[in-house]
Amino acid sequence: MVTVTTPIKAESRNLNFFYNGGNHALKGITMPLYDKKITALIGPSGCGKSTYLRCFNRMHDLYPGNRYEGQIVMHPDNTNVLADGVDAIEVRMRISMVFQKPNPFPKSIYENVAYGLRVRGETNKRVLDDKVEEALKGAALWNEVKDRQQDLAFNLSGGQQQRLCIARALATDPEIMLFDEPTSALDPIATANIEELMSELRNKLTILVVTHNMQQAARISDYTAYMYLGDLIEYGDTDKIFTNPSRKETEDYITGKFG
Ligand SMILES: Nc1ncnc2c1ncn2[C@@H]1O[C@H](COP(=O)(O)OP(=O)(O)OP(=O)(O)O)[C@@H](O)[C@H]1O
Repeated sequence: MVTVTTPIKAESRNLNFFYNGGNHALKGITMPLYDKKITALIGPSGCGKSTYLRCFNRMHDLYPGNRYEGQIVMHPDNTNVLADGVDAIEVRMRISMVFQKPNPFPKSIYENVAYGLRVRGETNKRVLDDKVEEALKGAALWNEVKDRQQDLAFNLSGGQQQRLCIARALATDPEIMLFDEPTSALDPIATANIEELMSELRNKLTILVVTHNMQQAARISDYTAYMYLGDLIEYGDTDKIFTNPSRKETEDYITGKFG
């Protein structure tokens, strides 16, 4: 019998994180992100889910005094994204992020999507047009906006704005996409659209998603990590975590005994 193993796209190795002033928010987290799979981070408020996610694209660099220890290694090139000398801007092109609240720039739909490409130095209109179209299609928004690309992004609905943010993140061809509670500000229909889109994106990239919604984690993810007070308590196949977790703490959380 041939066993096919899924390659690892990235992994944190003994990752610790300290907020300015010393708050030890992540405690030695070692965890893989499998290639073209969705990994969900769950756990009660304040357990470190967003902190972990934000390490991947060096968001914490934007505030002085924060400190990482350990590594986040991307494969196959073995780049430690936290290493000195690694350009955080380039990391954010490879590992892009979608936030909880849709946060389009005060620009046109077109310019929102073209933004990262322009930062990269792309000036050729033909290339920009093609890439914008491809990203809008990838975010399942093209049909709704193809005739109004010069409209202000703020004129879109909340769900459309979130798909625009996904298109903006897709435009630079990232290898990993981080989603921080991407549907918590959306209605159920927009939520279903984003979940479907995430399932489709899995065909081309690796996803790490923070969610408070355990049904959502169970619906969309392949792997689930349960965190508590900065520790990784349990990590495994989503089916196993939700039906037969190994740790009592995980079971208590997913059955709603606390949190
Ligand atoms: N900017 C900050 N400065 C100092 N401490 C912070 C900062 N942001 C978060 N923390 C602390 O780090 C810990 C982890 O917070 P984090 O936001 O990562 O948790 P979370 O699991 O994502 O929570 P939530 O589900 O509420 O978003 C908490 O103790 C929190 O108070």
